[in-house]
Amino acid sequence: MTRNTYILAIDQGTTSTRAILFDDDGLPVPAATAQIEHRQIFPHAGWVEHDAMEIWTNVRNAMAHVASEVDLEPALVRAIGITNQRETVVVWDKATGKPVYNAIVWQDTRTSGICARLAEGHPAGADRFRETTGLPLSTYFAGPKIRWILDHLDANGERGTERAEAGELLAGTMDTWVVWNLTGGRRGDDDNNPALHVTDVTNASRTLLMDLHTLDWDEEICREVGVPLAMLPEIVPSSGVLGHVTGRRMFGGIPIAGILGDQQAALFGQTCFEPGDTKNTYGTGAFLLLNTGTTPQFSTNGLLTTVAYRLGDDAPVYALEGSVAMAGSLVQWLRDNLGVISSAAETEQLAASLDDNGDCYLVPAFSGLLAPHWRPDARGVMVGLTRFHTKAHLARAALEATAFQTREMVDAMIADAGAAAGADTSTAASARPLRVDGGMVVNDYLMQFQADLLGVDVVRPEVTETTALGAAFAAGLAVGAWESIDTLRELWREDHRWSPAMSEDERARLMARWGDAVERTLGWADAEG
Ligand SMILES: Nc1ncnc2c1ncn2[C@@H]1O[C@H](COP(=O)(O)OP(=O)(O)O)[C@@H](O)[C@H]1O
Ligand SMILES: O=P(O)(O)OC[C@H](O)CO
Repeated sequence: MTRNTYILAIDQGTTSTRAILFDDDGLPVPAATAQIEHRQIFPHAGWVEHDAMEIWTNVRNAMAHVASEVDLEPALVRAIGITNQRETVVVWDKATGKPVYNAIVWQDTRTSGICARLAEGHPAGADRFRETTGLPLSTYFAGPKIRWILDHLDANGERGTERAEAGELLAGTMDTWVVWNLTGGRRGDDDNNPALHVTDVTNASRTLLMDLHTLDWDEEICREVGVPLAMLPEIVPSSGVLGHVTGRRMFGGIPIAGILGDQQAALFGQTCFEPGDTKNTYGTGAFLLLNTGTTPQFSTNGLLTTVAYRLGDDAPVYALEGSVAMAGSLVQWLRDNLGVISSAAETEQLAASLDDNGDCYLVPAFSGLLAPHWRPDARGVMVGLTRFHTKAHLARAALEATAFQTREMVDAMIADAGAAAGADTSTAASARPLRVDGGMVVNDYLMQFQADLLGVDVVRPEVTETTALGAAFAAGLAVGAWESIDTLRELWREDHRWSPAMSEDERARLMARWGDAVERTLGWADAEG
């Protein structure tokens, strides 16, 4: 790479928006980082919304902060890469650029009725879309959320469906929203200089609307879900110049050259380029992704099939994914809702102060269970409590819950690999080291317990902002800042490794107890969640 050039990554996450400048060694430039939180809006139990205008303001402010912190010629920034919380959708008016409703967040379960109706009367039930989209029918995904917004507008006499069909309303995940605004936004109705309405293939693969094989919207499914094609963005590769930032100041004219959903970006940032390479991200939720190569593999054990990345016109690379809704958010809940800890970091010392878990398990099925169970009717439980237990047991159970859920997903991957004769994933998921990232990987207790429970090494890289790094890598590759994925592989460096030190018997005993605890969550809420 030419020395002293940079790639800017924008990471639009569930709780905050980050802008990070990376240098040609793939290292974050000190001080050239900004992180701005946005409001979490909870209008009803189970509903989670974001203000898309607030998020766009935060994107601009985060970029401005980076620009003001470093004394560099804007021309030295060769490209911008975007990564984002996936499945969260926004619908906006093309003429005014104003959202017609708050963004509905991936954790939101309000579409349970829509999903139940779509499953009704079909023998494959909630699994009927899996063959085409790789996904089970779940409130998690974007398509039904778009339909909900249109229904809401229709019910208010605001002609949602009609305006969507006429192309007056646009829909998109947060990548689409950010790119549309970076490329002109409200001037989207100017035919000479239209704003870009695009999404990358990894984000599109989370909508329940995209055919995994053709990498295009599936017209029949869109019709069934009730999402007019006219409001959907064009699907583009994850790496490739798709447009330029408009305006003369602050990154104006810089190419936008990469987009990846945040979990796929983390896989890319961890340089998991070979079939069998696996990473787990421990943030608000936990997301385990296994690179399965250029042929999509379909899970019979509760995992999702998703696009991992597509570089230009190359064949797409697919992944199997296990998604868990509550990981770090459970630690936040201990801190913010129960007040038993004052900081997330406190959990480490509390957990390590105990000889064992006191046979206590906390299953955070707060809005049902995602992978591998897909049970919207589950609700959280803590089992095994006696007068002996203290908040240390609570903290330990909260941390261990993330490791147990991860082990369930790894087991599902091993079972899938066993089912797919000849697939190279069995040894991969079971024996290769697990690359980890996300806010929880600073917790030594959790990482050691994870290695113990999996029986494999758990490895943390030097750059733990792997999500942003993945977006920077995708953008940098497109503009020739890095030559190939082999160059990227050389930039990945190990920081810390935890090796298993638990007996197989103890591992099996703990997993059996966890399985019993999970059973106790099922069926608590009604079937529609
Ligand atoms: N020392 C720690 N121990 C356990 N959990 C932690 C620790 N530090 C942060 N966390 C958790 O990590 C999460 C933040 O991780 P991050 O990757 O920034 O999340 P996201 O990108 O999903 O917003 C929070 O939910 C927080 O509770
Ligand atoms: O923004 P994060 O890191 O919480 O990730 C959210 C996921 O993309 C949801 O699928």
